[in-house]
Amino acid sequence: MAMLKKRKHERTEQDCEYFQCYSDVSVHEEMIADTVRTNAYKLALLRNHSSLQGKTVLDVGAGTGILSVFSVQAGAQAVYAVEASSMSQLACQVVKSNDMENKVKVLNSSVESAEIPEQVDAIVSEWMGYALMYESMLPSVIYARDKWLKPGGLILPSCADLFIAPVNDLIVESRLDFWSEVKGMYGVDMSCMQSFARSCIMNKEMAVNLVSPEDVLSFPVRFASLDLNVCTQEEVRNLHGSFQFSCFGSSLLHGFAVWFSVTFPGENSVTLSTSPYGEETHWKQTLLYLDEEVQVEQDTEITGDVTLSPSDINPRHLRVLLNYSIGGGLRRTKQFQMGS
Ligand SMILES: C[S@@+](CC[C@H](N)C(=O)[O-])C[C@H]1O[C@@H](n2cnc3c(N)ncnc32)[C@H](O)[C@@H]1O
Repeated sequence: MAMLKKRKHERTEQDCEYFQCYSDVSVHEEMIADTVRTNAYKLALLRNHSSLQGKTVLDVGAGTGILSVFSVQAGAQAVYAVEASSMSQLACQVVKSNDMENKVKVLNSSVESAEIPEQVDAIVSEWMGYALMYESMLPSVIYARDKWLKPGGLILPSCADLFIAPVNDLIVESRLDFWSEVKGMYGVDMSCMQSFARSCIMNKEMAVNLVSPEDVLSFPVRFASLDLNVCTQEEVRNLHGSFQFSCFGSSLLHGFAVWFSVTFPGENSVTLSTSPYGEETHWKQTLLYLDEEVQVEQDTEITGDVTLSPSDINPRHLRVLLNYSIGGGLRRTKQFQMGS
């Protein structure tokens, strides 16, 4: 018997689980409370006022509808706010509370299944996850761009960059040191716990933590860039780049921090950065730990490459493959998962 063909935009179990997360208030609270993130979108939309005046906008993944409201404030005459989770009901209320029902149409649908009444002049979307690609929402934005954006239309943000740098992690260092300090606290030597603690802390999934500028051991390297006007689904499913660092000085190297920035179009363009050198955002930085810390000195060379792709088990989750060599030593490989 012939297999039934899977309908084109059928939701997978993983999609349902993903949209379920966005049906809760916590994640929206965290995003709206992130003033660096939310103000960057507001400013970017307002600075594009002359391009948006009287135009149509598609808000891909509207959530509570805040970017749709900003779009109207920036001059848009019609906004299609597409949201797949049940948060769309709250977006309707937000739109109503701001007297914008005549301009913002909320559609409770995935953007892949949405019937937008017309081609749009601009797309706005906040699709970025940890290390940029966690959640894998960008393919949906690309789908929407290819289907609904007029030729030459505006996409906000319009470019994304990924960065990597070697780091010393003071939190890891003090958690490892802790086991040598127990003797002074209780008269019991527990320093043998240190190597177990190391494997628990450093061997597991990627960590999301704040890195201080002083913990960065070399100039960062931009290892991948995306032009959102033209990038393809295939390209974003396999982001790859190489790096070469020369260390600033003597320190313990615990691993690498990865972060991103996105830049909006227009004159006086706005950049939303999640760098350790910038203001803190809810994305923090993503840490890829080595199996164990390594002593580096001034000018120690670190070379390698990094690949980000969706996890095989759950494409919403992230897999990172890291190859590196320290001080001209053996080339090592480590694979990380975020999610599954
Ligand atoms: C990171 S949140 C951003 C929410 C809102 N735009 C904001 O800036 O506060 C992404 C939102 O996109 C929605 N979403 C993700 N993929 C989608 C898709 N393919 N179609 C429609 N909505 C989607 C999620 O449910 C979530 O509410």
